[in-house]
Amino acid sequence: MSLVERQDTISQDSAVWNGGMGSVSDYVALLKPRVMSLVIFTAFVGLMLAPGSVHPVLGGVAILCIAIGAGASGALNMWYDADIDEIMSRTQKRPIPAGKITGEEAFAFGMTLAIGSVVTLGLLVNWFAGAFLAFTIFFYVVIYTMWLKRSTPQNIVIGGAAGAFPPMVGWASVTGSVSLESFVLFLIIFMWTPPHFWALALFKSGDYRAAGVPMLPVVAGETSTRHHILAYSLILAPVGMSPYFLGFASPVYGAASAVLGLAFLALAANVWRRREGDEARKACVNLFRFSIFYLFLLFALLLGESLVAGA
Ligand code: HEM
Ligand SMILES: CC(C)=CCC/C(C)=C/CC/C(C)=C/COP(=O)(O)OP(=O)(O)O
Repeated sequence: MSLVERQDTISQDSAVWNGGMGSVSDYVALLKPRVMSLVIFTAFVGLMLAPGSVHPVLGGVAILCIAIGAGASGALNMWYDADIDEIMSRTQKRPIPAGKITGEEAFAFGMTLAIGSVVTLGLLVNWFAGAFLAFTIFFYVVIYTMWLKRSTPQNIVIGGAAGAFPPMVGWASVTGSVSLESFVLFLIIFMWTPPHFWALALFKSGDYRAAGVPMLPVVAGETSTRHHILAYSLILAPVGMSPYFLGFASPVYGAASAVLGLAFLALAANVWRRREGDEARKACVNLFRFSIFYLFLLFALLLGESLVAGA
């Protein structure tokens, strides 16, 4: 059975016993709100750090459009991935495999929000930012979800760029352009994504194996994945400090990002050391949780400094 036929079957089965539209909370779940909250925060920081100013109402509109665009890409990801989400324990309860929303409904919802957010950002803010948002959605849905995710263990390294673009979109909403500073924000998230994800994938590799998704631990093995996590963390620590090295963050940021980078590295080294049983699992969970805290704090520090400088 082809992928499309398989997704249609899942949708039709679901629609039969569900008997209609999902609830509001099912549609909200399609937006991947928890993951996207940090994405939206990084976009907000990009917008706040950009030179010049934008009317607060337009700034709000830009963030709303980026948030809706991010949610739309989550819904389209769930539409396309319904067949593998049904197999993996972490994703089985999502609205489509749980039979709350059909694949067709999710697709229509995602496309409507994607087009609406891009056109609104283009018309009300600027078309460079609108096109950048469209490209980011395209990158996550088509390049990552439809192509790389099922074809290469480097899927999240290349595909991770999609999650790193939002601060550049926020920045572009103010300036209508890109710059070295906005690229540095991109680079931080780009280097952060592999250890963020592989820490989780290490102890969820059974799920990915069952679903036939070639994530690194499944294809290259756990030892190689641990090496990759350590290598990316070693690069991430100085990249996280680069706003200070490049002169657009203060020594306070420099010191704080150094401490955070070292802590990240220590947790990655712990994942590398502890390879068996519950200790290994705990080391992965600790790194995964800290990765989220790390990115939030780094961007919060940059935001704090820009607010203090602007006061
Ligand atoms: C290709 C890139 C990425 C992959 C493959 C990935 C994968 C994952 C996975 C599988 C989870 C597990 C939990 C869940 O399903 O909610 C997760 C959680 C999370 N991710 Fe990522 N992620 C990526 C990029 C990002 C980016 C760019 C951000 C934010 C800037 C982010 C923020 C988060 C947050 C906040 C959580 C915790 C959600 C919760 O508490 O439920 N992720 N990520
Ligand atoms: C503005 C805009 C369009 C932002 C998009 C940001 C973006 C690409 C975030 C990626 C976050 C994420 C949950 C990836 C996991 O995909 P997955 O399919 O491997 O994870 P899953 O198995 O949990 O579905």
